[in-house]
Amino acid sequence: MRLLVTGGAGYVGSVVAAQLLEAGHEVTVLDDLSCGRRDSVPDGAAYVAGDVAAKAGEVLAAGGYDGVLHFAAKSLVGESVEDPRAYWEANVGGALALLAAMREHRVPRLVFSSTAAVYGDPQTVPVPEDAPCRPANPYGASKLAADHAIAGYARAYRLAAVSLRYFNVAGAYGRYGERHDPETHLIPLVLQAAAGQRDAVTVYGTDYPTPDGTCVRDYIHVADLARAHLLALDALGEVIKPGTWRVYNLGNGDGFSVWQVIETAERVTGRAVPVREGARRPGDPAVLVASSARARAELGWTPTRPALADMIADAWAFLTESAALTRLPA
Ligand SMILES: NC(=O)c1ccc[n+]([C@@H]2O[C@H](COP(=O)([O-])OP(=O)(O)OC[C@H]3O[C@@H](n4cnc5c(N)ncnc54)[C@H](O)[C@@H]3O)[C@@H](O)[C@H]2O)c1
Ligand SMILES: O=c1ccn([C@@H]2O[C@H](COP(=O)(O)OP(=O)(O)O[C@H]3O[C@H](CO)[C@H](O)[C@H](O)[C@H]3O)[C@@H](O)[C@H]2O)c(=O)[nH]1
Repeated sequence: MRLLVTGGAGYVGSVVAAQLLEAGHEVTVLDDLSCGRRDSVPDGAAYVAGDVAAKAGEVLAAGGYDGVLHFAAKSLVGESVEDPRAYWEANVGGALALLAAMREHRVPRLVFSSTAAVYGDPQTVPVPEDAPCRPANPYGASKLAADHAIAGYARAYRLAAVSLRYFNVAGAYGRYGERHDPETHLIPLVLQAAAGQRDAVTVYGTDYPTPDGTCVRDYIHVADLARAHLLALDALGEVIKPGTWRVYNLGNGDGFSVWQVIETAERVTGRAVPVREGARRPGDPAVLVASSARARAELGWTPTRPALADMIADAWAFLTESAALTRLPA
């Protein structure tokens, strides 16, 4: 298929773009490099620099596109509380501009990066797709708004679309991994502390109603997550008919606490992780664990690297093999 990947210079988008190329698809990446890197765009993909809202129409006007995978977004929860305008503009404005361009140029398939953040603090875990959506911050709210827009466009304009709601993405895929600046995600921060690249990692809250008092999350390997995109793409137009929008939660169904992540990282790296205990981070649910039964049943998706230690080992290999290698203290 001929595919547009927005945000393909970022963490998840670059891994998906790499897997799409390996599967024989033709890939164009559209990315403004606001938080991605040019050298994360896989060789073999065409690259267009620019903002989705401004450039998607121009790219799709070339014609012949079979689908779009839309990763480009702003995705820092705290920042979204401080500056909601940027989140509504980028995440909803970007999605609306993309949908309009897809409609105009008759692109029939869309895979959208949604998020567990649309559920807010869930009443039941594991969280199924029909759980109530009560986002606790503008990031989750903007993603949910985009989901609704996609649903309406699919129904009215015969688009086949899926929203994949990722839980906590981790690990790396060969030369593609997490290189955010600033970094806010737990596993890369823990590994940077293990590597001596930061003095310590702060545990955000030790008084949650969980077995060890720290937040519990469902970590999913980025390579497994990426494969779900390829399976969803195959299903679009066939199993998921034009005029249909379908949601899939993606996680492993197992929860790990912040302390468990730190202990596993110490075991995997053989290094101590300096830790500071801090206050709760506003907006963090105590427990977020996915039910991915629907993705397994309907897409035939099975995670191949569900073990937390494997995800951390792959992220550690990525960190130590990247440019930081030369500066890694013994
Ligand atoms: N990483 C996670 O744990 C996680 C969890 C749930 C959902 N998601 C969603 O998955 C998607 C990818 O996440 P990620 O972690 O790879 O993020 P990322 O920041 O690494 O990648 C996003 C990419 O999009 C680009 N971009 C942002 N705004 C753009 C715009 N307006 N026009 C063009 N390019 C733009 C950035 O430069 C970057 O390369 C996002 O939509 C995010 O909301 C991520
Ligand atoms: O320095 C840190 C960073 C994180 N944490 C804790 O570690 C857990 C994981 O935090 P991350 O920032 O790695 O991930 P989130 O759970 O906040 O966010 C992820 O899950 C969200 C769903 O709520 C969204 O999908 C979001 O895009 C995605 O990154 C949380 O309990 C957080 O409080 C710490 O203790 N210290």
